[in-house]
Amino acid sequence: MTPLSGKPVVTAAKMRAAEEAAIADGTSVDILMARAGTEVAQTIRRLASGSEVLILCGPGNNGGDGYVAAAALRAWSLPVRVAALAPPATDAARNACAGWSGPVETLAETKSAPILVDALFGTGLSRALDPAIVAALRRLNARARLSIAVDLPSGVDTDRGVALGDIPAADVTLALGAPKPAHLLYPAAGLCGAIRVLDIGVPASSDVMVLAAPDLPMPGPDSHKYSRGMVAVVGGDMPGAAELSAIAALRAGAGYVLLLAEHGALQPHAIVRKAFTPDALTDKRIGALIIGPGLGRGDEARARLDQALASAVPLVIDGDALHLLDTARLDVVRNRAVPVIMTPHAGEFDALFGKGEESKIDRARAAALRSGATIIFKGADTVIASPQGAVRVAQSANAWLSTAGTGDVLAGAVGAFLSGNANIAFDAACAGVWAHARAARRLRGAFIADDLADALTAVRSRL
Ligand SMILES: NC(=O)C1=CN([C@@H]2O[C@H](COP(=O)(O)OP(=O)(O)OC[C@H]3O[C@@H](n4cnc5c(N)ncnc54)[C@H](O)[C@@H]3O)[C@@H](O)[C@H]2O)[C@H](O)CC1
Ligand SMILES: [K+]
Repeated sequence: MTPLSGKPVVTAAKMRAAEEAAIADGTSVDILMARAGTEVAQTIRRLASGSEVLILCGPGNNGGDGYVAAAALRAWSLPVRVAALAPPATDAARNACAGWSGPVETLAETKSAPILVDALFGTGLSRALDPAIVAALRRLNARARLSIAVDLPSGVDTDRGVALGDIPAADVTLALGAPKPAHLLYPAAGLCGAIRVLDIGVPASSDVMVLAAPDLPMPGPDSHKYSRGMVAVVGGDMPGAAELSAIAALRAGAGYVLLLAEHGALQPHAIVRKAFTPDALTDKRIGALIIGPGLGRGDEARARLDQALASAVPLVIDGDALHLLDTARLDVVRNRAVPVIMTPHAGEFDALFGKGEESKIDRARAAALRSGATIIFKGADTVIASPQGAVRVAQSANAWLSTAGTGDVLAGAVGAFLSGNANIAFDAACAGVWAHARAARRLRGAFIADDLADALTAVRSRL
């Protein structure tokens, strides 16, 4: 279980709106800043265990939090120094600075300390950092034993999750009130280190949330193989990929898996194998059909995709099938009466929906709206978006997932959950991503996709 899971993901504008609502309710900015700074100081105290702390304060309210934290640490008789980039420029930051009774050094001249606290910029960053600031940050960061960012590492774009400059990575980032997109989306997420969310008493809500553990039904005495969910996998040119999806669907708990392929392995025996015929797709017991892994991109693949699209079965469209989705087929997807889940990685996503400068969250949401399908936009920061506008962002699972076949396994897991409950394709997509990530975490390093599929058994038994 991760501390971020289930929390709302809040943009800079949403966070400001939440802050303004709190202010309208009678809590002043100064009170909010006092809470934020005190929470930050308490965390620093625990992490620093008596070592000297250097707090870098910027001109805005992020810097204000830094002054409050410095004053609190000093009041607790802990060694702390402050270096400022510029004088405080907001009323709240000025008040906070007035509460700091020690000297204020300059960023350019300050000496390093074992604990570095970056309170230069938070959600108010509006442009790339000056190279001199980046150089100073890098120098102090390199000499610190531990570097802690207040709200965000200075220089990351809150909403898009990109770094505006070659800024150093923090070891710990203290997200104030709620995680922001930059805490989850790469490359910014890779600059945050470990993330802790500090409660500052500002309730924030969002239709974007950090992916949390699904609540899945367990088989009961009435369960049988079809009630558990029947998954069909359409095979094609590369039998191994469809096999992996089929095994993953079984391991994720589907009751019956039918592999519609002409060639392939004989094991596991639990998979039912038949040659593909369009007739096979009319079996009303099929709860989900997976098409794409190893399908190929030729005429036969196209024909199979068109038959799948024309069927009345909920679909998981992955791999090669995503490459075959042209405008006309996307129209068919949009007009289907039964759900479609698509699982593009970045290259496939760009080819389907175009490149864009917006955040991965916004792009996934727009693609789901446009296509009428649930989108699993894969990566270290997988984003799941429903056509109704709900979004979940998965935390990075395990970089060893970057190996052949892991996408086929994801498609299989998603298919299993979709076959169990096709009414809520979004939930099935979320459960599949969660289970896949858990399996990867269990395996730690240098695993292969077959191991990942097998590991779903242990993961599913705990969900
Ligand atoms: N949201 C809340 O409930 C609370 C947030 N707190 C903290 O406040 C910051 C956000 O504060 P804000 O003043 O809006 O922005 P910043 O401090 O991040 O920076 C704004 C400041 O910096 C200037 N600026 C922006 N970009 C650059 C740049 N590249 N180079 C130089 N200067 C730049 C800009 O003009 C402003 O002057 C949030 O992250 C929290 O830490 C509250 O303290 C508590 C409640
Ligand atoms: K910061």
